[in-house]
Amino acid sequence: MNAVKVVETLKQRFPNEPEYIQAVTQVLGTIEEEYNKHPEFDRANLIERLCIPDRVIEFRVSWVDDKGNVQTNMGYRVQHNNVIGPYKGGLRFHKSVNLGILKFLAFEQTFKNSLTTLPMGGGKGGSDFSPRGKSDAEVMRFCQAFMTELYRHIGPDEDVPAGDIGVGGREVAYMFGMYKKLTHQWNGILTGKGLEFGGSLIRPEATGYGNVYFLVNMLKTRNIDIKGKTVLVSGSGNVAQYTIEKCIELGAKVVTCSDSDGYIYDPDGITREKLDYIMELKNIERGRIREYAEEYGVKYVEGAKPWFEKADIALPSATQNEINEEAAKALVANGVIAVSEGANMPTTPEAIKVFQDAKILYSPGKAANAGGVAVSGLEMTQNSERLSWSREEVDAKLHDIMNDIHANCVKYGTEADGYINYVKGANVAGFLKVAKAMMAQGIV
Ligand SMILES: NC(=O)C1=CN([C@@H]2O[C@H](COP(=O)(O)OP(=O)(O)OC[C@H]3O[C@@H](n4cnc5c(N)ncnc54)[C@H](O)[C@@H]3O)[C@@H](O)[C@H]2O)C=CC1
Ligand SMILES: O=C(O)CCC(=O)C(=O)O
Repeated sequence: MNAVKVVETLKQRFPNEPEYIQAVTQVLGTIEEEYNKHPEFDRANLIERLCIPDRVIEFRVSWVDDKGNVQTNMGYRVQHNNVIGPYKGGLRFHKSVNLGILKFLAFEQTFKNSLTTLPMGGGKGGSDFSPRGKSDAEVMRFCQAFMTELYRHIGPDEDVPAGDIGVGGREVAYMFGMYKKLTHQWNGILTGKGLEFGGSLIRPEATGYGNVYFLVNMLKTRNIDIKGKTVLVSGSGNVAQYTIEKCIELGAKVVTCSDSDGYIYDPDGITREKLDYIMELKNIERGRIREYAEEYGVKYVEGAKPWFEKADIALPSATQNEINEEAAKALVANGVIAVSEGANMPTTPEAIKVFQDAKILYSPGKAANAGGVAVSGLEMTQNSERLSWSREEVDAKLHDIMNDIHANCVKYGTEADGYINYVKGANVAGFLKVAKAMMAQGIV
C-alpha cells in the first residue's frame, strides 16, 4: 500500500469531503509500515474496503416549527464498518453537519471502538438541524421526525447510535420514545439514555473522565502529577463539563472553557460551585458562556479560542480543527507539557507536527476520548442482561479500559528514542484488530 496514492484516489472520488480526507490521511500515514508487513492485506484490497463506509443513509427530515412553518433538514447515518460488532457511534445535530464530516467521524469511530476492546463496529450520523435557539417542543418534533426514518436502519444487533454535539440526554430520550412508538419494542437501540429507562451510570461523565484517566497515564510516563497543574479546556458541553469535574477532583486548576462565541479565563480556577453554575447555564438555561464572565467578574474573549493563555495542559473538548499550527506553537512556547483530545480531531495535521516535534505528550481523540463509547458499550451489555451496574463498577471498568488503551498506544507507538507516538500507537492497535477480523470474514 502506498498511503499517498490511496489518499489521492480517495480525494478524486470524494473531492468535497476535506475532513474525511484529513482523517484518512492521518491514519494511513501511520499504519502504512505495519500494513505492508502483511502482503495478504493488499491482495484483499483491505485498505479501500476499510476507508470507504459500508453504507450511507441519507434522508429528508420535515418537521413543523412553533410558528406553524414546515422546516426541512437533512438526516444521515454513516455505517462505516461492522466486522467486530454492531455499528456504534453518536449522532450530531449542528448546522455545520454534512456528509464529509460524518464520514470522518464514522471512520475515526471504527478505530476508536476497536481500541476499547469491546465488540463494537463504527458508525456516526446526524443532521444539519441545530437545537440552539429552538424550543423544547421544536426539538421534540424534530427528534421524532428524524427517528421516523432512522428506526428502519438501527437495532441492538445492527446499529446503536448515541449523542454527540447537540445531542444529549434530552434528544436521546425523545428519539427513544419515538422508536418505541414505531416498533412497539423496548430495545437498547440508543445509549446515553436516562437512568430511569436503561441508561448507564457514568455514561454522561465517561468521555471527560476517560480523557483525564488517559492523561494521568500519559503524565505517569514522565513521573508528572496532575495535582497543581493549570489546565486549558475548550467547549462547555458534555465532554468539557466532566473533564473539568475530574480535573478539579484530582487537584488541577482549570482556567478556561468556551463555546462557539468565545472563551472565559478564570485565573483562580473553575471551582465545584462555578462548575455547577456552568452545568445549569448550559444544560438547563441553554445560555452562553459569556454569562459566566458576568457572574464571576472574569475575562471573556469574544470570537477567540483559549490556546494563547499560559498553562501546563490543554484538553480540547469542543470540535474538529480547533487547534491550528499557530495555536499549537503558542501552547508549546508557553510551556505546555500535555495535550489530550476530548473532542474528535480537534488538532490540525500541522499542529500535531508542532506537538510531536516538541516531544510533548500528545494523544489523539480516538484513544483519549474512547471512554464515552466504551461506557456506551457497557450500557449495551447492561441492557442485554436486563441489569444495572453500580457507579463504582462502571467507573472501575472505564478506568481499566483507558489503562488498556494507553498500554496499547505505548506498545505500538514507542519510537527508537523512547518518545511515545500516541497517534501511531492508537492507529496501529485499532487497525490491526479490524484488519484481522476483515481478513477472517472474507470479501463481503
Ligand atoms: N459526548 C460524547 O460522549 C463524546 C463526544 N466527543 C466529541 O467531543 C466534542 C464535544 O462534544 P459534546 O461535549 O458531546 O457536545 P456538546 O454539544 O455537549 O458540546 C459541544 C461544545 O462545543 C462547542 N462548539 C461546538 N461547535 C463549536 C465551534 N465550531 N467552535 C467552538 N466551539 C464549538 C459548543 O459551544 C459546546 O460548548 C465533539 O468533538 C464530539 O465529537 C467524543 C467522544 C464522545
Ligand atoms: O457513545 C457512543 O456510542 C458514541 C460516542 C461518540 O460519538 C464518539 O465516541 O465520538
